[in-house]
Amino acid sequence: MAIPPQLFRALESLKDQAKDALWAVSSCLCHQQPKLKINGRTFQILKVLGEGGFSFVYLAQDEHSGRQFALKKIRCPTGSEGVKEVMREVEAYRRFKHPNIIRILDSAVVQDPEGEGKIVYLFLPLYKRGNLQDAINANLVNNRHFSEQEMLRLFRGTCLAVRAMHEYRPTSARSAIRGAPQQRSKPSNSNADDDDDNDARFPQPEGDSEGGYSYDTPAAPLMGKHRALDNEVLFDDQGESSQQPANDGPPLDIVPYAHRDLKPGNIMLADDGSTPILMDFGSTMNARIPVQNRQQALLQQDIAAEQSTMAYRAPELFDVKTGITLDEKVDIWSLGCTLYALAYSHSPFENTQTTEQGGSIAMAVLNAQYKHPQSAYSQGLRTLIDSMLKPNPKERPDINQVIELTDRALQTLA
Ligand SMILES: Nc1ncnc2c1ncn2[C@@H]1O[C@H](COP(=O)(O)OP(=O)(O)OP(=O)(O)O)[C@@H](O)[C@H]1O
Repeated sequence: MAIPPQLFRALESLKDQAKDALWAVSSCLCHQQPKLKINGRTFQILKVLGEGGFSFVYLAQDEHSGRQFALKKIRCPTGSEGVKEVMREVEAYRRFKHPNIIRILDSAVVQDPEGEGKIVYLFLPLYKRGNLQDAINANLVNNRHFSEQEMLRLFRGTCLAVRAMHEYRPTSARSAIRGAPQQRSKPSNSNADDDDDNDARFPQPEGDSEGGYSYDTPAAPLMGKHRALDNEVLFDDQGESSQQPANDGPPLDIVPYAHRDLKPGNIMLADDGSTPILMDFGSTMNARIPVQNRQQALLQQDIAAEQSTMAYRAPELFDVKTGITLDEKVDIWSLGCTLYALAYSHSPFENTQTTEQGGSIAMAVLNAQYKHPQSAYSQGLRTLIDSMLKPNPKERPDINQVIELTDRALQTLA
């Protein structure tokens, strides 16, 4: 009997997680710091920072420079689409350049020494303060909560990151190299701009050299291709950028992307304690997906079930209808759930009466069944949350409108 690919992937992932956990535990028991060597450079693995569905994230230190990173290790079993999928994630990390979006420092693909598959390593800047879910958990433990202003500022920064994705403009040089399909769409409110947004239309975030390290791994052809596509900079021995990125050419029409897994756990907190940084681009895709028949609808449903966290997933992804076009409004729903979670410590569709009585999260989502607990938060905040949690995507505001509403809510607090 053939094993369905999803089940196969889940089993392989469980096996890999067990291997990684054993590696980490045995290293701790032996009081040894495990080391990782990639093309002549050695990294000490200091501790596990987190664990995702298909990956482990470690705190790693370059022995040579002492520099610390978050190192995401993703195992890709042989015969799976894994490496291609992960490289799509890497491309997404590189595509969006924005002060509220994590940048990837480098990536490497190596042969798995313990198996026949490959391992992809992503080198990411280290965020010592963790993510917004960690902040929510800490609030719960310490019996405190975000002030409304603090929460709305974090939310606004997250929205700016989402806008950079929803209004992503490839540049002519980049898309000519990539041969990227041009999905034409009109910018919604393309003149709406702030001086603090630095969005994808003018992608030059401060100090962004995509600086880091260069590794020639056994998978050099894959990386080489990736680097050429991205006009990647070259790095000198100190790990500093030795060359400016080439000019990408003038921006083209907007190609909207959707993150598809927005939630507090995917928003890191920068060291200043107030700048949100959007991460985890594993589920990012072109936002506009026409669904023409039942087969396509089921495929979209499966993709969403695998990649988008249930309690933050838009209703149209639970029961995908034919004859519709999925779009970036799925992210607006998740933003509504995220803001609710910042206010009340959980998604609106966890801990509801329905789920507590054994009903499914799916039912609660499909019926948009949630309540605002008693709180000192303003009516403006409640209205903002409610505007995003409309079951009909067309009734939800777009990202520019969400930013406007957030600004208005912030002004009333000033
Ligand atoms: N740059 C970073 N700095 C510090 N910690 C990080 C960083 N990146 C990830 N982590 C930690 O590792 C955890 C898992 O990371 P990530 O969400 O990227 O993995 P994933 O496999 O994509 O997860 P998921 O299954 O939720 O999609 C995060 O929740 C966070 O705690």
